[in-house]
Amino acid sequence: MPNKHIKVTVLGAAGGIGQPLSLLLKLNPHITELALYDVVNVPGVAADLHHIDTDVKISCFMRPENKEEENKPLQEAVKNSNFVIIPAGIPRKPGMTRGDLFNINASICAELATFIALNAPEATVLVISNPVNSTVAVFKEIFVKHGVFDAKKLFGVTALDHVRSNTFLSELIEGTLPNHYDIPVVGGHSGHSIVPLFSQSKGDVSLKILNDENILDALIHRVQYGGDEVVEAKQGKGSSTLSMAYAANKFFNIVLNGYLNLKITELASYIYLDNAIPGVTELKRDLKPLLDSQHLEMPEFLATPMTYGPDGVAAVNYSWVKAMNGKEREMFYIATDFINQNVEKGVSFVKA
Ligand SMILES: NC(=O)C1=CN([C@@H]2O[C@H](COP(=O)(O)OP(=O)(O)OC[C@H]3O[C@@H](n4cnc5c(N)ncnc54)[C@H](O)[C@@H]3O)[C@@H](O)[C@H]2O)C=CC1
Ligand SMILES: O=C([O-])CC(=O)C(=O)O
Repeated sequence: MPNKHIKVTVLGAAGGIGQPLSLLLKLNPHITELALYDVVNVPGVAADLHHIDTDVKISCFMRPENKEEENKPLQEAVKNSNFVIIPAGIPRKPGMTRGDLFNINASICAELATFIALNAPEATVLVISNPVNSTVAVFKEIFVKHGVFDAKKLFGVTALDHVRSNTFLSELIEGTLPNHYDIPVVGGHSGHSIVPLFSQSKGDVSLKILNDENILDALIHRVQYGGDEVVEAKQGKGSSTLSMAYAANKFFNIVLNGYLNLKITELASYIYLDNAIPGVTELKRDLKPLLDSQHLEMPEFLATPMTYGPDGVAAVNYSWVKAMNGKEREMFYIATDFINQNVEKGVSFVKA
């Protein structure tokens, strides 16, 4: 077992995702310190987790009433963090889109990004707060402003789309379980920007599904709008929290295993397509003729499968671009248009 000191900070730790995610992190043998920050209710969550007899040390930080002291807890929470995971912000209610969360959540993200830039500029940052397609752009712009942006270390967490794809597909194919599949999902994280590549599964997907347009369309729609299924079932009491905590923990463990040089696993996440990242130039090279044919701009950010290492992203996998079938390419064009608009919203928010 590596004995590196690993500090993980959760911002929004008292929320619907923050609590179960913090529980999963408290069980992680590689973590030394788990810092929990929220603007409300976090002492109770921290006291509760503290009683669990695992070696992870819990520390707790809450924004005080006193304006003069307001910044200190957040500074302390993020200081010296190796990883900061952010499920802070409001969730959807029935009838809302993720875009409707933008104004409130972009302000929260901009504030948190500023504190990270000033107090933990080297940290690897995992953004859960919606709308991910835009909030990650907010983080990037704030980091650039502070001169600390490293594209290899900023991730929008889109793992829930992959988790849902595996689950929903297995339900359609008798005798298979979700862990038989490893569906790559590219694009972004909302509605039509989510592009599950069922034709590129690591576990064989029955041709019966891939060739039956009605079944395949229904499956794709279920993945793209899986979030709505939970929002409606919760009847105004929030969105996915438990499955999201699971997905964030799955993604975090893959990033952590890369960071600790323990194991290389591929999983998609939403990143800024910086040419300095291995595989990005090739990804853009292969995307360009496709996008040009549709008069679409190259997206600045994209969820794409990649591997992770000690410095964050190790390499982007671009083989999926040429392997997309006609239907997947059509979906990708629609996704690109959405993503470009969503990114623009995040960038203009910070610039304004
Ligand atoms: N990336 C993804 O796949 C998913 C993203 N989400 C998003 O995650 C976010 C959180 O969702 P839930 O946990 O269900 O919401 P929630 O409302 O239960 O929890 C959010 C927490 O953030 C805290 N918070 C608010 N302002 C803050 C600030 N300035 N600093 C620190 N903490 C702050 C709140 O006090 C609350 O405890 C939402 O934006 C939701 O849409 C949800 C599911 C999936
Ligand atoms: O649907 C929502 O608002 C929350 C979310 O991102 C998801 O469950 O995929």
